[in-house]
Amino acid sequence: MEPILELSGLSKVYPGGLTALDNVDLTINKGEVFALLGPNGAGKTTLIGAVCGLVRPTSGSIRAFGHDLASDWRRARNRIGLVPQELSTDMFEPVHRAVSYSRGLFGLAPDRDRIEEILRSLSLWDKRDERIMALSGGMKRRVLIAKALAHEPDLLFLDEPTAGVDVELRKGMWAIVDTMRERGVTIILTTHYIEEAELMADRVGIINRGKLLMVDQKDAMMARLGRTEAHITLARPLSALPSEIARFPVELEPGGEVLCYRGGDGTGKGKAEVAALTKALIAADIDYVGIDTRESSLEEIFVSLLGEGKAA
Ligand SMILES: Nc1ncnc2c1ncn2[C@@H]1O[C@H](COP(=O)(O)OP(=O)(O)OP(=O)(O)O)[C@@H](O)[C@H]1O
Repeated sequence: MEPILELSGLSKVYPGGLTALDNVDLTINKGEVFALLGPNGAGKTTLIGAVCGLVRPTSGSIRAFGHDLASDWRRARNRIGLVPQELSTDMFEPVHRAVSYSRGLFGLAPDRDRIEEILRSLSLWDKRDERIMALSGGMKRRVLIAKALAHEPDLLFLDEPTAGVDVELRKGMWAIVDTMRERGVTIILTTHYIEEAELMADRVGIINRGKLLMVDQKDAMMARLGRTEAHITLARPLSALPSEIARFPVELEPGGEVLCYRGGDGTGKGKAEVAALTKALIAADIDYVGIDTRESSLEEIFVSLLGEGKAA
């Protein structure tokens, strides 16, 4: 694996004393899609801003493509793209010109074919002569992506790419991210939609109050921290938990008709234990009519991590 971005001991204290990044260490490898998850104010945008030269870190170092950003910012800058949360300029410009201009900003020669390819891939070609202000919110967002792609970055930051967009457009965004991934672009995205991280990311980092609480392969994180939950509907209600199944992590739901199992560690132990539980029920002559088993989602893991006080 080739590291493309290395943050080491990165901290940012804003004037006024708020610590937005607290000693963050993070390495991003070439070609991966990394999702940074965190609640409002966690420090996601500050982290992106530090790498993109918009926020001056208080301490720590950032290396991108092997260059130290503090001393060699220009060498790395051309290879980094940013899709910010909101469009701030260019509202009166036609789409085509705004995107071409973004390319020029990075000192690249004009390339009509390349701009056409980008606009077509984002379904903006038909809108190329329209002023940005006349586009729908979703189209404006695509213009932001087109602008960030115009200088052909190797590392792309997407800050909340799908916040407030409808389901259809969100799916479109995911397809765009997939295409960029196939082209070998390394992508770091921030999102509130954990479903999005679950779907898109290879690795996930969870940040809260400026601290990176955990970084792991998405699947490994879900396996390590996941839980199994099984609801067993009994043929006849029970008034209390029978001793034969007392060794299992089960509870009887009010009404006595449903046994709820919560356990496992995401490594398959939960499913095996549910199987053992059903055998124990049969052996104890307790009949059941249905079992509904599910594994916890990244969202549940996220919420429980934030709730564990590690966040403090
Ligand atoms: N320029 C600034 N001056 C002072 N405080 C700031 C500044 N920018 C951000 N902050 C504070 O730093 C903290 C982190 O903000 P940041 O925007 O990085 O969070 P975030 O995770 O991106 O949040 P969101 O999901 O809401 O965009 C917040 O408490 C915010 O109020």
